[in-house]
Amino acid sequence: MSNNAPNDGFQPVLELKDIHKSFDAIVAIENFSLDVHPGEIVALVGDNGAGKSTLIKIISGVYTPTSGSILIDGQPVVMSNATMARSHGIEVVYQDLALADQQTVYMNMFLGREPTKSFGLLDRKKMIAETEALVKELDVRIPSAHATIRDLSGGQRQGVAIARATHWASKLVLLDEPTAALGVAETAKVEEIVESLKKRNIGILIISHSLDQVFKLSDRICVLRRGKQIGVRKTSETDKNEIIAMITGLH
Ligand SMILES: Nc1ncnc2c1ncn2[C@@H]1O[C@H](COP(=O)(O)OP(=O)(O)OP(=O)(O)O)[C@@H](O)[C@H]1O
Repeated sequence: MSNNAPNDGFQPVLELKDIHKSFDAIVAIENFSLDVHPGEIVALVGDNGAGKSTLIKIISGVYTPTSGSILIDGQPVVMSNATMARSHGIEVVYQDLALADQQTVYMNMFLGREPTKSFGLLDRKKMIAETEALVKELDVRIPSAHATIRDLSGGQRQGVAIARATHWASKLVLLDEPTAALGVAETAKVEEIVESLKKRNIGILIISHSLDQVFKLSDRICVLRRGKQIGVRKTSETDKNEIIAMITGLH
């Protein structure tokens, strides 16, 4: 089946080949293949239970596929936990964000990966400078790198979570429903931030239930139905009717 992949001469950052995942008797993913290229946003769409979260968990090392291969920059990798996926440059932004509410923005940017100076002291200057630079680059509008997470709006928190993933991801950012809990204006702001990630030349895989968002942000759309890849379309060459027909199987 055509992957509709961009013919840009660049190697994909991520290649999934014939991925299969079963949970005992339940087959969650069957013969799934997909490439994601640097600087590309690929949307993963499908009905409830189609297998989207399972795929994200496979790519982020939470689940090991039953069979099939994962390649990063053309090299086969085995990732049996999230730390291994991170070491391959893959970061995930989950719906629950996993931010420490009582901590500052800059501490959250480095949670568990804090730079240290001599005597094991935290290098706060470096953390603050890097946080400020990235927040400015992505135009995440927060009062300051010293702000406490619990004082920020939902959209600002999501911005911080995306900035953190971007800071650490050298290859791929996975976004699982990044605007599900946000209002209209906050959604628009987060969408701007996601679009700005393309400039960093990393791959982006986004799960979204909003077809408006999928059509606004993505370069390609991959449709999953009951664990199977139904097709991949270039966003500029398809429309909502076709994608809905692919999601539901009703033509
Ligand atoms: N840990 C698990 N154990 C058993 N079955 C599972 C497990 N995780 C997922 N499944 C099954 O795999 C299939 C795919 O589920 P998955 O959560 O990946 O779908 P989804 O597309 O993300 O759905 P939603 O949009 O509702 O989040 C479903 O049939 C689900 O019940």
